[in-house]
Amino acid sequence: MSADLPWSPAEFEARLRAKESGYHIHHPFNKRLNSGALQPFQVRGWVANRFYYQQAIPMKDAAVMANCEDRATRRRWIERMLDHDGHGDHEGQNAGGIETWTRLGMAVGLSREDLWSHRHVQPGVRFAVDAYVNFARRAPWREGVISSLTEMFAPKIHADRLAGWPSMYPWIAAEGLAYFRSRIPLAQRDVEHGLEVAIAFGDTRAKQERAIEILQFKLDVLWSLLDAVERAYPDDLPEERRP
Ligand SMILES: O=C(O)c1cc(C(=O)O)c2c(n1)C(=O)C(=O)c1cc(C(=O)O)[nH]c1-2
Repeated sequence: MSADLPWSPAEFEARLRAKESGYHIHHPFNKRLNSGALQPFQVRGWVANRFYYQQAIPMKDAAVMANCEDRATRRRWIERMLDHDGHGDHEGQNAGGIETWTRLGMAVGLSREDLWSHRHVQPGVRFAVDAYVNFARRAPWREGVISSLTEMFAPKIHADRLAGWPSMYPWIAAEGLAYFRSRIPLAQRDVEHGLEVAIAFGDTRAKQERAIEILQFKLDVLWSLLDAVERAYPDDLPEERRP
C-alpha cells in the first residue's frame, strides 16, 4: 500500500517540475526560432499563430474564475485577465499582453489586421488552443489552475528570446520584444499561486497523479501548436503563400 501514499509536497513539486522535459522549449521549431535559423516569414507565421493563444488566455482565465466559488482565489486570479486584456487607458504598463503582442506583430512586419483577422491561424493551432479553453470551462477550477503550470518553464523561453533575438534577428525592432520582458515577473507570480493550489489539491496520490496528467495535457497543447506552425511554414514555402 505504501506505493499509494501521497508524495511529500517537495517530491510532488519536483515531479511537476520534471515535466519540463516535454516543454515546447525543446520543440524543433522553437529550437530553430531561438537559434536564429528562421526566415522572416517563418517568424511572422509563428507570431500570427501564437496570437490566437494570447487572445485565448484571458478567456481561459475567465472560465477558471467562473467555476471558482472561493472569493480569495478570485481576487488573485482576476489579475491574470487584466494582465492580458489591459485596463485603463491601454497605454504603458496597462496596455496588456494582447496589445503588447500586437506590437510584436508589427515589429516583425505584420499589420494589426493580419493578427486580429486570424487569417494566418492554422487549423491545428485553433484546435489545440480551443481544447485548452474548453478544458478550463469544464474542469473543476483547481484543475484549471493546474493546467496553467507550464508557466513554470516559460521565464526561460522568454529570457532566451530577449538574449538571442536582437543579434539573430536584427530586422525586428527592439521595442517589439517588450512582451517577453513583461512576462517574466508575471509568470513567476502566477506560478507561486498555481503551485499553492496544486499542492493543496494533491492530498492523495491519485490526485497528485491527476495533476501530472493535466500538466501533460497542457504540454501537448503547446507542442501541437508548434507542430502545426512548423508544418505550415516550411523553408521552401512559395513566395505568394508567405505571411
Ligand atoms: O511564450 C511562451 O512560450 C509561453 C508559454 C506559456 C505557457 O507555458 O503556457 C505562456 C506564455 N508564454 C505566456 O506568455 C503567457 O502569458 C501564459 C499564460 C499561460 C497560462 O497557461 O495561463 N501560459 C502562458
